[in-house]
Amino acid sequence: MTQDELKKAAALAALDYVPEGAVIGVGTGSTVNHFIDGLAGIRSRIAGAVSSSEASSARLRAYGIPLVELTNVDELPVYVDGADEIDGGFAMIKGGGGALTREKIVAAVSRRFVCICDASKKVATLGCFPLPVEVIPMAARHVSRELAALGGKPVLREGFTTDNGNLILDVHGLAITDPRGFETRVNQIVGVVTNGLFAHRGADVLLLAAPGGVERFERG
Ligand SMILES: O=C(CO)[C@H](O)[C@H](O)COP(=O)(O)O
Repeated sequence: MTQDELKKAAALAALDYVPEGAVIGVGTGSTVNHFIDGLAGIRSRIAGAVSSSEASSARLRAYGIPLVELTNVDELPVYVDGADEIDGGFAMIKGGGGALTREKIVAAVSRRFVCICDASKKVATLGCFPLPVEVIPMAARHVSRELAALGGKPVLREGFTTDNGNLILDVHGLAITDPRGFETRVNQIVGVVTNGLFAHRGADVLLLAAPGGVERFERG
């Protein structure tokens, strides 16, 4: 199976977690695109979706799935999204697609985070995938220096602006042994909007697709 076929298998398994009549949270990325394609087949069963990016909104809209503003919702029963890496404690690095801030906001109001991944995303220690950090443009040099002082090698994502009008620094060379602590530390740098560590609000369910099938893991 190709990596994309594995992503699709994980994504379709997440349809089991979509409650009847609910508004659900929808993430961003190539794995989530498969989920949205699957959701289209059951769209009459849901009330709508809160989207985490302009790209996902466009795909949902194309299928006629009603988009709901997060400002009109207090809580979502479930949020389905991919990850760039996930560790054994259900902490993740996200933001490869640059949607980390809206993803973190939608995840924060969701009761259950269902993470959909192919098996290559499962790691022992987070950080092989460069950690995305969204920054206010005027703070980019300052934040870069601070991240370098923490031991990382920040690289500006050239030619990329987030849906919020900000920049992304991708931080290479990290081995994140304390994901919660590092998430907090990076958030304390002035000028950082969000970082791509989802440790304080990690996944609740992991659907991990390997050639032998989709394994389901639940946080205890
Ligand atoms: O965090 C994300 C986007 O900001 C994605 O979930 C993450 O990058 C995984 O993407 P893909 O499903 O394309 O592998």
